[in-house]
Amino acid sequence: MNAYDSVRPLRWVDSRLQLLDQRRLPLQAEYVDCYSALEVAESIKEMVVRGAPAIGIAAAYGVVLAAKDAYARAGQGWREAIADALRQLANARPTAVNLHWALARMERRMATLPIGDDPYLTLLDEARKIQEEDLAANLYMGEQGAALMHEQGAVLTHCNTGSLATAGYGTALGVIRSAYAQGKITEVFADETRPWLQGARLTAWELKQDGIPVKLIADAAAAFLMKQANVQWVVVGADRITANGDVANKIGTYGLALAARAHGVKFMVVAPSSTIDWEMATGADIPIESRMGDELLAVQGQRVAVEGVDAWNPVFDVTPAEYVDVLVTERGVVHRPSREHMAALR
Ligand SMILES: CSC[C@@H](O)[C@@H](O)C(=O)COP(=O)(O)O
Repeated sequence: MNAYDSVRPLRWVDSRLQLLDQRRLPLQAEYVDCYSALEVAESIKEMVVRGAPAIGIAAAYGVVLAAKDAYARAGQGWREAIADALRQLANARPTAVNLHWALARMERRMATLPIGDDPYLTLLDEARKIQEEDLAANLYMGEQGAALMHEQGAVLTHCNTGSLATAGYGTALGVIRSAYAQGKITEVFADETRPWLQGARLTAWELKQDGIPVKLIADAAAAFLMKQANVQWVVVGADRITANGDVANKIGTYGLALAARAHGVKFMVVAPSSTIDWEMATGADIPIESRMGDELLAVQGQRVAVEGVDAWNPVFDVTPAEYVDVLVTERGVVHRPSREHMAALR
């Protein structure tokens, strides 16, 4: 079995979507069943499934469930009957554009269906394609990103961009997997990624499963690490990249980019083209999700700040394109992205 076969965040089994419950990892590996689009939307909101590409894939299967239900209820009128479910999926989380990309692709497929046809098998086929193409893109980006690493050294990554966040293998973590297999990486440092701890709970778990040595650091240690250690690259994923190359990703990414530039460490963003929002000119317009303050005020359900203290909890930030040394996509690699350079990826 290949390493990237070992973890699957989503699987379609007997007319339902099963999601590996990422809220419980790494202590428990349990799948949650989704029988309806509403259950998929809730699972995205509650972060049972997370990571931009995985959210998109989940939404695509959500459309399959919605169409099945709409056809059972309304027959030929299923296109109208599905509208509410599509809205619920679209509103599940605001920042990752992959969600909207996947819904738009499913709607385009819906439009090709003759009136009156049962949409189920056609839409299931499209959702499966989205999932398969994402895995293929990751494997390819892994090779492309690894090829950019010319010197042996350590890498630092943020959040979780691995199999759990995608159809498999991962984006930034895919590059790390490929580069490690080629002997280019001496050490992987993973930010714990407060407050949800994607790094501590998910990235460390994935790398451990692959036998790739990983050292966890507090987010606050990143700049000092860059000063002290032989870190060659910071490698991260993205939730939305605008037409000028600005990058929204997990909160803390912007600070990493600033620190990397100050210390001569190169900054790589790895994302499939489904993460690029060509309609949005710059990162200033990206909707940034704010989550409940409780995520900060408590750790694993245990309150750490005194009652009455409030919190500000934006869960993404935007890194201006000028701090990105290289963007790796399945459509190609862009150095120092700008509106002009990005056009090569369209
Ligand atoms: C390949 S995943 C890329 C991004 O989605 C990832 O870095 C990230 O920020 C995920 O945020 P999350 O809030 O866990 O969904």
